[in-house]
Amino acid sequence: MKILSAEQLSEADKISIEKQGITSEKLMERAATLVFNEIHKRLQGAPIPVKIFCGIGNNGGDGLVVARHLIQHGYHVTVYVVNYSDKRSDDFLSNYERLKEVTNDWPKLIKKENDFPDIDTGDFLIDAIFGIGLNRPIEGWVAKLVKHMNDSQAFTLSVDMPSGLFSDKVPGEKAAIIEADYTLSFQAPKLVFFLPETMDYVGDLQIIDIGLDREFLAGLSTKTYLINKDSVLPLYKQRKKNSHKGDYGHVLIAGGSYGKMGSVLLTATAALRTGSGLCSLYIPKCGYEIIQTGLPEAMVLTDPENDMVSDYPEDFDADVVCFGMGAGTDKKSVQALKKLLETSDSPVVIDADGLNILSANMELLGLLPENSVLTPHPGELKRLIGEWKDDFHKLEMVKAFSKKHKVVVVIKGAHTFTINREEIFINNSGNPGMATAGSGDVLSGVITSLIGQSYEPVVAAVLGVFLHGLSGDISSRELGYEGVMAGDIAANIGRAVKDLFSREMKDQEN
Ligand SMILES: NC(=O)C1=CN([C@@H]2O[C@H](COP(=O)(O)OP(=O)(O)OC[C@H]3O[C@@H](n4cnc5c(N)ncnc54)[C@H](OP(=O)(O)O)[C@@H]3O)[C@@H](O)[C@H]2O)[C@@H](O)CC1
Ligand SMILES: Nc1ncnc2c1ncn2[C@@H]1O[C@H](COP(=O)(O)OP(=O)(O)O)[C@@H](O)[C@H]1O
Ligand SMILES: [K+]
Repeated sequence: MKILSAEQLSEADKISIEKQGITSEKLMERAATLVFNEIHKRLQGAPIPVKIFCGIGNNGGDGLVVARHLIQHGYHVTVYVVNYSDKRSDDFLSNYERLKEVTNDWPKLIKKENDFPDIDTGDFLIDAIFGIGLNRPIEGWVAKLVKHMNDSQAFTLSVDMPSGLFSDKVPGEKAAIIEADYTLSFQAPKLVFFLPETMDYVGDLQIIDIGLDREFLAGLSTKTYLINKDSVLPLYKQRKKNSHKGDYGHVLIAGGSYGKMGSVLLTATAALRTGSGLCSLYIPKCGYEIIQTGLPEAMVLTDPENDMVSDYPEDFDADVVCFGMGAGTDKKSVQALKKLLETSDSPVVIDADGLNILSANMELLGLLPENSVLTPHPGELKRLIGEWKDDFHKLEMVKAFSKKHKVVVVIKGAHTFTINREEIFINNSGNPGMATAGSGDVLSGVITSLIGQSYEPVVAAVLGVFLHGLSGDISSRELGYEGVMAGDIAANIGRAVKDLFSREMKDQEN
């Protein structure tokens, strides 16, 4: 799903009005009626006080349309106009007039702090103060109103955007922003909904298709995508009946150290659960029995060292190598990674201490085979590329890094971002139950396995991150967020594949 900028959405808005031969008021009516429908579906006529805060632009106009429909359906509605300026938009004004059709209660004007209404925790608030038209931080009494609404703890639904959030930049510190419980956003998700610094303002997110012109939307170019089920379905490669284990890749997982053998065990388990034909591990001697007992399906090669990897078996013929989990950063392990990079000419996957080794030995970056996949969490990323000013700056830095070194970077987090040169793929599966030791090791195994099964590295990263999140979702449905362990995520990868691609698999059986 494309992520669009405010300019692209405003343009789509104009073009749709022209092509569909409708007025902008009609488009507002359509969009805001869909918002009303969603609210009505949830409230089911409940007699709770609904307080709608409308700005004076088109976001406020949406709020007025929602208000009209709610009043018509018998809800207890109070409309407040947040009168931050006198430049009311035309569609705001016509919907202001139309409120007269359904009520004698004229909206209450808020022009200063004294006009703020009392808000009870049990009220239902609708935030239609600012949408994509916000072009500077909210200040003065309007900022105090935002705080007043947030302090109330009342359930707050934002129309299009939580007021105070910009669609294309991070707000300054202490900016006034509505902390929404739910955001109903029009047509396309906005980048800020997924960034660590701003995602908390959005609450649960629902994108509403308001019927903007499909052809125009399809032609809009963007390099930023939200990855959901529909995006990954076409990526799947079906298994052929006439195939054998040699067709599904031989992966080599190198890493582990004394006390940290579980990490490679998790990675290898995940690789096998993702469908690798063969899985070998290259580990220090101390891990031999652990792995042979813990994962009889895997083959094991040991390093000359007992406690850490110090070397790399250059003659070993694997389709893809993953290096780093539990490896430590000893000088000897630096040599191991160096040798791996010097001898590999196909993409490798580097995680955890592999990344820390790269950060401390930047000259090794030049040895990375083209399209290798790096999977840092934010701490590892900071060591690799340095500090960033804000999340937008971080994305620019990672794009530059990806271009310079010709690699794919997977920034792990609540929404994992996969960056391939200029392109950004934002993952939308997964849950907080995955914030548990070793879940990153599982992800590396999934991505490595997919590369071994001939998926392009960037496709392996995008699909792998989605499958990993889906497996986390399956695990937490069964075990609860607190109960999920990384081993469960590894164990459920097969179920995630099945869940996603069951239709494709059925077609194959018929
Ligand atoms: N695109 C679509 O597909 C559709 C869009 N629709 C809806 O339209 C919404 C966008 O409406 P919009 O353009 O009128 O802007 P909106 O957010 O209401 O702001 C109003 C004005 O506020 C002003 N202003 C800005 N910052 C300020 C500040 N800090 N403090 C004070 N004032 C400030 C600024 O004017 P300025 O003062 O800068 O001249 C701005 O123009 C969109 O989010 C969606 O809800 C749907 O109805 C139909 C389909
Ligand atoms: N709140 C969350 N929502 C979704 N996914 C999460 C969340 N927290 C963590 N994850 C996922 O779990 C994994 C954690 O990886 P990492 O930090 O490397 O852990 P470890 O080093 O213990 O393996 C990442 O893939 C990340 O995207
Ligand atoms: K809003």
